[in-house]
This record gives sequence, structure tokens and C-alpha cells, in this order.
Amino acid sequence: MASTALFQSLPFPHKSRNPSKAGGQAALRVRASGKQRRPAEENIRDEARRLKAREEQQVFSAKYVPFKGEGSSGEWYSLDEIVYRSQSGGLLDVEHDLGALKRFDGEYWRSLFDSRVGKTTWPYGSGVWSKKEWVLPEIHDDDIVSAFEGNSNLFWAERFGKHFLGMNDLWVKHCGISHTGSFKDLGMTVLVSQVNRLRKMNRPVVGVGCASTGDTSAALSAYCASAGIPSIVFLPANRISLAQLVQPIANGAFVLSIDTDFDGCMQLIREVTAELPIYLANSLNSLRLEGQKTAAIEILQQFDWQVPDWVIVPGGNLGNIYAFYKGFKMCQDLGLVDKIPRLVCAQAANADPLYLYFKSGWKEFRPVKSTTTFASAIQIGDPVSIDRAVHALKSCDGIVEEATEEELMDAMAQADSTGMFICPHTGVALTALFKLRNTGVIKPTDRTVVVSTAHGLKFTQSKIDYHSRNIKDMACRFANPPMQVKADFGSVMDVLKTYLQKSSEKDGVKSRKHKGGLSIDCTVIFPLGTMPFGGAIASALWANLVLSKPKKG
Ligand SMILES: Cc1ncc(COP(=O)(O)O)c(C=O)c1O
Ligand SMILES: N[C@@H](CCOP(=O)(O)O)C(=O)O
Repeated sequence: MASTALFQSLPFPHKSRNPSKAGGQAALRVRASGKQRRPAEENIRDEARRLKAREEQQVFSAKYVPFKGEGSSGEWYSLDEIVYRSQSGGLLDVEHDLGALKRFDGEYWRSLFDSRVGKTTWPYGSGVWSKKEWVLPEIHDDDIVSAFEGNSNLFWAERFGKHFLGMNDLWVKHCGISHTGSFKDLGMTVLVSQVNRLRKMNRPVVGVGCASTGDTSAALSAYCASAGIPSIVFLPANRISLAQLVQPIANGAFVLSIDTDFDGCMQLIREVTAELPIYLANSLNSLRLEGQKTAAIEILQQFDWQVPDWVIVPGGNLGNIYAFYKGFKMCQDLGLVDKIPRLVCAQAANADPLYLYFKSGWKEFRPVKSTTTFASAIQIGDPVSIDRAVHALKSCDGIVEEATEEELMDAMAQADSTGMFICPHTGVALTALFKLRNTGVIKPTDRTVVVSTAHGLKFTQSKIDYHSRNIKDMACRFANPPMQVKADFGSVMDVLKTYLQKSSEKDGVKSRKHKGGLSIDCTVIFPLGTMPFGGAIASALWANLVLSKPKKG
């Protein structure tokens, strides 16, 4: 039985390990409706400080330990130490004091987390910090650097599921609809907050650095800029999208464009951070995964704590697949749910070391030399978290799939045609879903979540190439280029009539095939010169975008 002091130290509900049984729900309602507006001169950080002052001492804690206990016995490090590897050179993991967390039952944690969703209370308005006790329990709220990330949309892919897969319970977790447009924000808020704390403790951290395929660098530079901390990013030259390149530039990072691939940049940043007081922000640093795991907890929360059958995650450096596993496992271990979903890790065929390892029956891992892929953020041949990924997949009867360039681009276009606007990495995950549906591994009624890892707007060039049919050796089956029309009523009417005729024929076939489901065609009219597609009339911008890019294939 926990002590009174322990319960009092928690924000809510006091003296109960089970809020619904002990009037906790009533307390929840009172708290929700009874919160007084803070004084005008106080901001939300000040308010959190004032309220925190009333609370008792911290009762939860976490530390670094060798991953899966693969270190010397009893080896552990405080999170305030700057350490990325165990004494034996292996990976580290953040281990929480599960004993302390277990003094509260699953119902307590579910209610606590649910009570914080979507609020502006510092720092719990963040989807990550709403689970603070499970993330970085000991950090002071004042040190937290947050953009209220997380709480991302779990989108019911009704039309895509029904139309392309015959599924009725398909969901897309839009982690890319986020502050810097990818799931990296979830981990970066944790890492940069800890750096903020270390700097206040006068630890030797002059800046934070990462190697990146574009999303880690965007998140790092934004969070550092918001805290006034220098950031340094190593990018593989000409291998990331323009939108991703401009993100750290705009946020004032020191950007090094290096003539190598991601694996080369990763090697360099590891060497540099071993020499200079630059803190390493890649997912080799296990702090990042503490934030990323909250996406898994959030999925369960969004399903009212019911467990989906499958979760499909695109994999590159392979930190995220482990983070998802860890989030689900903690929920099981702490009694919020009674099982975990099966995970699928999806890789691009041009960068598929995990897939090859899986196919070998986990016999032999060999890094690969990755080649260009439209899913550029996962063009990684030597993933640092390979051991974490294998552990995660083996522990949940997981599967690894891969997608060719044509498959991932077609899947992306198909998803977009149903109203999404996804990134190519999500196209990789959707390809895995297509394959597992075709083989019957995933059933039509299985509740399935596809994790969308970045915003499609970061990858418009790939969509332009596809819809322009400007990709060597790719049929671009779902391309939808605009039609060039003369600016007179007759010409416009002619093309519209042909179009409407065709689409009503198509509709007839469709409605005979599928009963129900929403399918509405739309037509967009661009003024000549601003029209984004089509040879002769391409505007200067468009010509620049299409012609300046090397053809893929
Ligand atoms: C958009 C996107 N999707 C997926 C991934 C893969 O995540 P992980 O490296 O954790 O496997 C990354 C980064 O690697 C990414 O930037
Ligand atoms: N896709 C990543 C690659 C690096 O992964 P990390 O999770 O180890 O930082 C990126 O956007 O840089």
C-alpha cells in the first residue's frame, strides 16, 4: 500500500489509486470545470510553477541502463550524465522505476492521461508531457521545451480502407501533422528539455548535433531555437527534400551539407560528439525514444484503451519501431491494457537491411549500401537501433515488409486520391499493408493502424514527379496531371463534358462494385500560367521544379 505522501505528491486524484472507485471521476469533473483563470500577469509556465509548489516531492524516477541488461552487472547512469553507450559499447535504454509506477493501477493512469488531453495547462497540453511521469519524471516543468506536440489525429481511412483494401477498421496515425511536420517532435521535446536542464546545471553542452535525413534536423533546430540553444546538423548533400533543407536553415541551425549518405553523416557526428561538447540528438540517444513511445500510448487512448490488432511503422534508423513497442509494453505492464498489438516494420527495398535480416530468419544481420529512394528519410543502410528493432519485433510476433519505388509511390498516390496527403514513407507502410492483406495475414476486419511519419507537404517534389509521369521506368498508374485548355467557353465545356461522361461511367461501375462509401469527383480550374502541370504552359516555377530534379529510377 502506498504512503499518503506518495499519493499527495501526485497532481490528481489525491489519496486514491483508483479514481472511479473512490470518487475520482467526480474530482475530475470538478477540476475540469472549476479551474480558475490565472492572473493576467501570469503565463502558463508561471502558473505551473505556482501549482507545483504545493505538491510534495517527486516519487517517480528513471535511469539509463544497458539495453536488455547487456552490460556489466549493476551498470546504470543518471539521466543527468552525458552517455550514449554502455561500457561494452552496446545501446542504452531508459528504465523507469516500474515499482513506483505500479503503486497506481491502470485505471488511475488511464484517467490521469485522459484528463490532460487537449488542455493548455503547462506542460500537460503536450501529448508527450501529458505522460510526463512515464517519460522524464524528474525534470522540472520550468526546464521543459515544448510546442504542445503530440495529440495527433488518428484518422479513420474510411474510403481508402473500403475502396482499396476491403477494410472497415483502418486508421492512419498522422504523426506528421505536427510542429515541424514529423514524429521527430515527440522525441525532440524530451531531448532538448533535458539539454536545457543540463545547461542550467552548468554541464558542458555548448550545442546539440545530429546527422539527419531531414526530419530529425528540422525538429532539433526548431526546439533548440525556441530554447536559445545552438544546433548543428549534418545533412547528406542532395539527398533530402528542399522543404526539409530549409527548415534548419530558417531556424538558425549551423547546417553542414556533407558529400556522403546518412550513414556517413551518422559516423561523423558520432566521432565529433565524442570529441566536442556537442550533445548527440540522434535516436542512438535513448532519451528520444521516451518521447516517441507516447504515440503508441496515444493510439490506445484514442481507441478508449482498446488494443488494435496491427500497427505498421516505416523504419529507417529503427528507433521508432522500438519506441512503439516500448509504449505499448508499458501500458500492458502497468495494467492499462491486457495485450499489445502485432507490429509491422516497413522498409524501402532500396534500404532494407532489417527486411533482409528478417527474411534470413534473424540469422545474419548485414548493413547494406542503400540507394536512392523517394522515401528519402528512411534511406539508411546501417541502422543504429537494429538490436532494439529486433527485440521489439520478436517480442510481439512482428513482421517486416518492404516496398519497391513503384509500390510506395502508387500507394501514396492511392491514399492521396482518397483525401489524404501523405509522405512517401507512409506509402512504404501502406504497401506493407497491401501485401499483408493480399496474403491474408491481415484480415478485412482487423483493426489496423498505419503510422504516417511525416507531412506530405515536405515531399511535394516526389508527388510532382509522379503526377507529371516524370519518373524513369515507372508507369505512375494513378497519376492525375491537369489538362491544358484554351481560355474559351466552348473548349472548357468540351473537356468538362468528356470528363463528366467518363466519371459517371466510372461511378456506375464503382457503385455496382461497392455499395455505400463516399466518392465525389472534383474539378479544379487554374488560370493559364499559374497552372502547375503540363508541358508548354508550365510556369517558370513549375518548369524549375520539374526540370531541375534528376529523374529517379
Ligand atoms: C518521415 C520518416 N519516417 C520514418 C522514419 C524512420 O524512423 P526510424 O529511423 O526511427 O526507424 C524516419 C526517420 O528515420 C522519418 O524521417
Ligand atoms: N529519418 C531520420 C534519420 C535519423 O534518425 P534518428 O531517429 O536516429 O535521428 C531523420 O530525419 O534524420
